[in-house]
Amino acid sequence: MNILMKSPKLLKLDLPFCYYLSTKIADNIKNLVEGNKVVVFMKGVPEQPRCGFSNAVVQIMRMHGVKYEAHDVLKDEELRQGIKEYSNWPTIPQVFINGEFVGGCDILLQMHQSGDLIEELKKAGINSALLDEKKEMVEDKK
Ligand SMILES: N[C@@H](CCC(=O)N[C@@H](CS)C(=O)NCC(=O)O)C(=O)O
Ligand code: FES
Repeated sequence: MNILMKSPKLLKLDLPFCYYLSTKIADNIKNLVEGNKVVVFMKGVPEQPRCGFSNAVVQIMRMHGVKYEAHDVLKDEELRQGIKEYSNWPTIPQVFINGEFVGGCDILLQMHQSGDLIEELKKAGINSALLDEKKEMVEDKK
């Protein structure tokens, strides 16, 4: 039998305070990540990104006409480190769709160029504005 099952008290007594703190942070981050279909953790705000990588993600989202929730990690050091641990990804920006980590700037750019981003958004029930543009171009050619 597992030692913790034999003595559940051990579980309560032996876990350090930082364990409870880190699970609380992870819980808070989970709530943020699941707070919207598309969530972006960035440096600065969409109106004023404070890093070129975050700016690139903002531009891509704008091209696709995607509404998203943005969180400025520069305003919250705990979030800046916590989100990296949560997604197991070392840098900012970070994009989540439907609660799942999708990638940072390079991955988003690749997905934008390949058309995968349109598909990923579609899976989340979001119609990319670029999809409409594509359709219009096809209609025009008819
Ligand atoms: N290649 C990365 C570029 C992002 C990047 O390198 N971010 C750095 C500089 S902004 C970062 O977040 N460093 C850790 C930090 O600032 O906490 C991507 O695809 O997203
Ligand atoms: S803040 Fe310097 S590269 Fe992003």
